[in-house]
Parts: sequence; C-alpha cells; structure tokens
Amino acid sequence: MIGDQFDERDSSDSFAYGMGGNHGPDHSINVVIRVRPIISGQTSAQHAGKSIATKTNSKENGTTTNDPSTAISFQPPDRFKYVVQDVIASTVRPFAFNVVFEPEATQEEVFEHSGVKRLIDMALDGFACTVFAYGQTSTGKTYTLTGNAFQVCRNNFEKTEMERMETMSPNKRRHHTTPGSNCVNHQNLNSNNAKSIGIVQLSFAYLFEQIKRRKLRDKTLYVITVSYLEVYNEQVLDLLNPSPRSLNVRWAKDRGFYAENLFKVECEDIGDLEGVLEEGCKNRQVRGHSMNENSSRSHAVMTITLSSEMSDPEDPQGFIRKEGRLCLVDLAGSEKTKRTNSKGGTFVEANNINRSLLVLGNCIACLADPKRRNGHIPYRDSMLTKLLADSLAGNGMTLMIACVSPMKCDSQETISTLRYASRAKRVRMNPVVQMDPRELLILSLKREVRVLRVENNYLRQNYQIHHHQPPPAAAAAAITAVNGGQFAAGKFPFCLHFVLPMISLQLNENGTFDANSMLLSRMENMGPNGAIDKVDDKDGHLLNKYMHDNEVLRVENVQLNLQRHRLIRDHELVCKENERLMRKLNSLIGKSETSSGNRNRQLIGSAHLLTSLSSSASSPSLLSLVSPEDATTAVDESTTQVSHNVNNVSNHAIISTTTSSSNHHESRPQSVQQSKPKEEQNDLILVREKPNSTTNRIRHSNTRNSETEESNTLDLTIRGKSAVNGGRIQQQGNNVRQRKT
Ligand SMILES: Nc1ncnc2c1ncn2[C@@H]1O[C@H](COP(=O)(O)OP(=O)(O)OP(=O)(O)O)[C@@H](O)[C@H]1O
Repeated sequence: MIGDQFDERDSSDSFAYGMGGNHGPDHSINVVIRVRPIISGQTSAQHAGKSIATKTNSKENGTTTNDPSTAISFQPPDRFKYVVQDVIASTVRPFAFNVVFEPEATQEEVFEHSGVKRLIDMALDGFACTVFAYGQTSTGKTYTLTGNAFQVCRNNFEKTEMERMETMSPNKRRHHTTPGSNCVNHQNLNSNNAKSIGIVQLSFAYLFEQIKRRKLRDKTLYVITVSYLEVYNEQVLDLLNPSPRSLNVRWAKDRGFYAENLFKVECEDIGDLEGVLEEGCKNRQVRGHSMNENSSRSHAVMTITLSSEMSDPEDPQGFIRKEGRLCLVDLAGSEKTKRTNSKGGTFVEANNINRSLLVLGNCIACLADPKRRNGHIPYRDSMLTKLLADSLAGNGMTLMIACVSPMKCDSQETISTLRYASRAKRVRMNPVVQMDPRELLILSLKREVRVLRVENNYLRQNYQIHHHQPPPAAAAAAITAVNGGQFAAGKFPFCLHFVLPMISLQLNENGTFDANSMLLSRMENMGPNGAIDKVDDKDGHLLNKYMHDNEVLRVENVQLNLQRHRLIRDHELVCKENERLMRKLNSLIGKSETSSGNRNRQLIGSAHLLTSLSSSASSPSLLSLVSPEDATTAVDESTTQVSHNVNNVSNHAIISTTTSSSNHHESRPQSVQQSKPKEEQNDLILVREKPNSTTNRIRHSNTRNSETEESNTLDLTIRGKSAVNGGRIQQQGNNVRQRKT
C-alpha cells in the first residue's frame, strides 16, 4: 500500500445533527486507488509485450528510476505521487492520491486501510455512508467488494444448470425458473478460501462486532434492514425479489430519490446478511466478454439501514433514535465495445453502462466545480445518478474505490479512471446525522429547554427574583394569550398552527420581536402538512412535556426581558434628567457668577463631579453588570456620596480656612448653594494638571478671610474616573495638604 492509512481525522462528534438543514463541516469524497495484479490468462497474445510489472521502483545511488516497462510507477520521496504512462500519447501523467493499493495488497489490507471501517462507525452513529467501486471492466471492482466466492459458485451453478436444461424437454425448459439460493450458501462461502471474500463480507463482520460492543457500552440497540437492487439497462430491479417488472424511482422531499416497493429484509445476524448478499449476487446480471468472463452488466446497490435506539445521557427517561445507512455500490465497468467484442445484448448493456457512467461523471464534474456546484446537477439523466444523488452531494460520507489495471494496453482507461477519481476528490460532502424528524424535534426542544433554563436563571439572578417557578396559572394564561388560545392544559395540537404563534415570542436585543430561526427551520422540515401531525402516546407525552416546559420558560423569559428593557429605559430617563439639571445648574452658575463671585466657583466643582458621575452611571459596563434598578440606586447612592464628599471637601476646606464655622459639617450639596454665609464663601478652583490626567487637583484658597488675613491652600487629589465609576470619590490623606501663606 502506498500512502497513509485512510484519514481518520474526524470523529462523529464533529458532525452536525439534523435533517439536512443543520450544516456540519465540509468534507470531500474520499478516494483510494486499487491496482489489480496481472491475472493468469492476461499474458495471452492480446497482452503479450504490453503487460507490465507494477513493482514500484528501485533506487540507485539515491536517485529514483522507474521500470520503463511499467504503465504505473510511484515516485519517492513523494510517496503520494505516481505517474501513469500514456502509451498512445507517449507521455507520462502524474497523479496524487492519499491511498494507493499496490497489486500485492490483500483484501484485508484494503478493508483495514481504505477507511471503510470509519464509514461503518459513522453509519452506526447515524450518518448515511456510501462505498462505491468504480473502474474499467475487469479491473477488480466486484473482486474488491465481494471477492470471487460468488463468481466461482456462479460458474459451477451455471454449468450444472446448463447441463440440466439440456436434458429437459423444450416445454419444460420454457417454464423452468432458477431455483432459490441453493447454489451459494453460507457453507459454500466459508468453504472458499478466506482471501476470496471482499470488503462487503468483512464489513458485515465488523458491523456486528461494533453492534455488540455498543450494546455493552451504552446499551444501544440496532435493527438492521437490507435492500439490494440493480440498475440494468436503465431499469431498477429488485435483487431480493426478482421480477420482470422494474421498480419506479420516485422523489420525496424527506427521502430524495428512492425505488418504490423495494423489498427489505430484516437481518438479525451475520448469516442473514451473507444470505442476502448471496441471493443478490445470484440474481445479478452477469455475462462474459473477451476481457472478463464474469463481467457485471448492471450497477448493484446494497443498502444496509441501521436504526438505533439509545438512552439519552442527559435525560434518563428519554431515548435518542437515529437511522444510519451504509450503501455498498458495485458499478458496472466502463468498456470499449471493440475491445470487449460486445454484440447483441452485451452491446446494448455496454452502451447503457457507458451512458450512465458518463452521466455520473458529468454530475461529479458539476459538483467538483465550485461555480457549478450550486447550479443544476443532471441527476435525472440516468437511474444510477438518481439513486446515487444522496451519496454524491447529500449529507453523508462517501468513499470511492477506483480500480485500475496495471496493463500498458489499459493505460488510456487507467488515465481516464484516475481523472474521474481526481475530480471526485473535489466533491464536498456535508455529513449530517439522520434522525427521525419527530426525534429531532424532541431533542432540539430538550436542548432549548436547557438553554432557556440557563437564561432564566441568569435573568432571575440579575433581577434578584427569588421564586423558582412561575405561578403556573399565570404562565398558562400567558401562553394561552400568546398562542391565541390554542394551548389547552398540557395538550398540544402538534402542527404548524401551534408552532407559528411561538415564533412571535422571540425577543431580540433591540427589544423588538422577531422570528426564531430554529423554529422556522423546524417548520420547514415538517413539510407542508406538518409531517409530525400525529404522535403516538409515548412520544406525545414527551413532546407535550418539553413543549410545556419550553413555553413556560419562554414566556417567563420574555416577561423578564421586558422588565429588563423597562428598567433600562427608566435608567436612561434618570440620566437624562440629571443632565437637564446639570445644564440648569450651569446656567445658574453663569448668571450668579457675576453677582456672587467666588462662592459659585465651588458649585463649578460640584457640577463637574456630577457631570462625571452622570456619565459614569450611564456607562455600558454598569448597565450590563448591574440591573437598571441597582444601577439607579447606585447612581442615587453615589450621587449622595459624591455630594457628601463634595461637602466634605468643602468642609475640609472651610475647616482649614474658617475654623470658626461649624454649620458646614451638616450642609448638603444644595445647601452649598443656598445657605452658606457670604463671609464663608470659598474659592474652589478646579485645576487639571494635565489635560487628560485622571487625577484632578482641587486647589482651595480663602482670599476672603479678612479676619485672619490668612490665605490657606488645600490640595485635594481626587481619584479620577475609576473612583467616580464606583460612585465614590476618595480623598487621599497624603495628598491633602494645608499650607499657610
Ligand atoms: N486484486 C485481485 N487479486 C486477484 N484477482 C483479482 C484481483 N482483482 C481482480 N481479480 C480477478 O480479475 C477478474 C476480473 O475481476 P472483476 O470481475 O472483479 O472485475 P470487474 O471490475 O468487476 O469487472 P466488470 O466491470 O466487468 O464487472 C476476476 O477473475 C477476479 O478474480
């Protein structure tokens, strides 16, 4: 094997849950290459001199040389690159893939390192996963998927059938139908060499191993159902229920394209699955041509549906149900009819195969092109692309195993297959867990209830509301009012008309109501008639419970939010009022300055303090952290405190200058203006040391004290904005200096 083990980068955790609306991270189709060995018989005259050994390379003196006879060679040190000789154009074409299986690779190695195991794990987790084998005829697609056990058995069976038919009368021969699955049974399969089984059988074993492990680990229970169909000459035939009538392919919004009336078999153990595989292989259209004596003439699609049920880790009474899917697709090989010598029926089959593979190529080309990806994709041009539409661009994960021949004579086809594969590598996938819409709704409601509870607690804490449950009657009344009377005592009509009114309850940050995107997407997923109209008793009970919790919390949260907005508005009004008062104060100061002189300078200081207080009170940090009510109280308190401090400043100043006055100890900011005696009017001059400094220095000088003839200066340092934000002004003792001049 060249390259790394298949990229195991993602765990299912990284994917989204949903029904297609919920988008997870982008992933591209994974592509691995398998080079078939030269098989006995190919050294015939047809291939003589053209066959090649794909033994990769040899190193001579540190440089790499490739065997000139090989069509495919690998180029160390870049192990992921290899070149294919284009015999006709006499050039080499470089290609790069993450994983390339050399001819010596065993079936087990392919299974281990191709990434199939990871896809099975994802399917068990609820994703839709697809493995498909693509390539020219006779490159080993069927061998890679199912080994050669069935081919050997089929040959034996066909031989004995021919012999029996020859002994029959013509009339009997006409009415003779193929017997059941007697030719290939479980014993047959096991009696074959283990190497001849393919990754499908290995997948079955791994699947049951994992199911057993999960059952023990988290008590997950799985129900496995299998369907098996083929697309033969553009007709869909059921391989488990053979009938000359083909199945119709229909399209539904929630399912995409699907084959109508397809037979599904429930499988309980690995034997059942292998029986289904045998039955399908036996009924599949196979014919020989000059390049492959067992050439598949149809595209075969086996779909294993994995319905799981596990207990919800977040709700001991609840269950999570998912529906994963594993699709195993063995495509018919592209062929040049000249080389395969196809005639008659085989020629028609070859044309149909080539045409459907061409349409598949066109779809891949569209999906791989970022400009065309979102435009029209021609899925409807063939039955194959209709059935693979989901695997190509749906919400699952896809692995392409591109099989190529090592022969030089096949180099053109090999190059074309590798181009195809390179293009497929660019197709982006969007894995989403497949869940029943009803289950998904329950899960999303549960999550919503949890989120609403957190929000509710937060709001209660912020607004210091201590009762934990809203009054049920009030809440129910509120819900009834909001839902237009359709809420009836815990019983919810579960359809669109119920969901619609809930949308009107969503309140955005601006205080206006808008639609809830989650609910909208839920509505979209429900389909026009409300796909979840009917609920059974158990689910109905759960749904009612979560819907009820959800509604009560939602209504309560809306009320709390309204309260919050009202408080914010009140707070803003208080701030505006403060500003208005400030302006009034300033104008009063201006008017009285001429008449009152120095006394009013003191008020300027107060005004500045109030201004800064007012701005700090309306700061967003305060609003966001403290409830408006608290904030308002804080503003009031801080105003009072500032007033006190202003007063104290004033008093200190006065104490230091006019020691005889005692009235000032009781004075209030208003009284600073009104009741101060004239002879005690002091100068309060606000001096900024630096224009942007946060430290303001208040210089106080009494020039009016004519009695003592003293001019006292008081320096007060007020901690600037930060202290003001806290609603306090701190006088720093060290910075209070009295100076006698
Ligand atoms: N890796 C391999 N090891 C051994 N034998 C192989 C391998 N790959 C293919 N073969 C053999 O090559 C022959 C052709 O393989 P197979 O039928 O699987 O090709 P195919 O691509 O499915 O062809 P078609 O498209 O015509 O159905 C078979 O006899 C098969 O046993």
